[in-house]
Amino acid sequence: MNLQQKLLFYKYQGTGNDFVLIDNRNDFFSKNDTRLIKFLCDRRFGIGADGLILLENDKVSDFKMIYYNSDGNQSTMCGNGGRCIVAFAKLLDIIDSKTVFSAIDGLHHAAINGSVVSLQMIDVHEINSRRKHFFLNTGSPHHVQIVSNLDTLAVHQEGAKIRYGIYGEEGSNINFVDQVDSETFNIRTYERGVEGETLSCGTGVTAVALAMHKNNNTKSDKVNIVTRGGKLQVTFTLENNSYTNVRLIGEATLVFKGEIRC
Ligand SMILES: N[C@@H](CCC[C@H](N)C(=O)O)C(=O)O
Repeated sequence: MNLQQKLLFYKYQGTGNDFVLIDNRNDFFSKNDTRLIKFLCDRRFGIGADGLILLENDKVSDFKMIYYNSDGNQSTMCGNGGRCIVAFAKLLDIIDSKTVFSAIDGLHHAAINGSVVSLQMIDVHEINSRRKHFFLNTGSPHHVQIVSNLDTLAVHQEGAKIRYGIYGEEGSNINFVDQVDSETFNIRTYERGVEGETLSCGTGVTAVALAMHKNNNTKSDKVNIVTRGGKLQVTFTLENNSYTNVRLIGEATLVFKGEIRC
């Protein structure tokens, strides 16, 4: 892209996890321009977002999702971003109420009804239980830790300590969880690549629901998760020690669209 070109963007949010979405079906966007992506996500000098998502043509599905964290680097799957891109594809008339699209972790089936998007996540075959935490991959890597002081916890500080202390260069997202009732949990998440707390993280919400089920904190296959930015539900089937048919369900909405000079 040339300098000082106008770029059309759409800003979406899913439970307060916010994204810049760009229709890149004609392949104009400079995908390796880390500086540009970081600038667009900057809350003071740019549009402001936790991440940036490109919607592209795909040979085997309705469209392709390419996800970048706000640090400008391409990353692994984003669950809230996945729900937002389904709403975006509907706005662009690429899909109607059902879709299958490609992302870095494979094909995702999804359905949209009004502003509610139900997104199928990858199957989870392994949840590692450690003395004080769980680790699993729900499309992105997640550390899940039960705490009793969720409201007052210094999530940024504690999350960074664990992210760099345990997981080194590659890192992980860090979720802190507190049980509310037999099927409801409050969570707060430190996101890798944003390097701070976000209001919600969809792959993190999914990880918490599955880890809490695996640990017998809940017996329900419909788990409610309350994030700082709103409520999500995770449903799943447990077969042969694997979690399949995992769905992340909640609202995804357009906040505004605009043009930015960059
Ligand atoms: N916000 C996301 C997770 C995005 C990826 C994550 N920051 C990482 O790099 O692992 C979500 O909703 O899942």
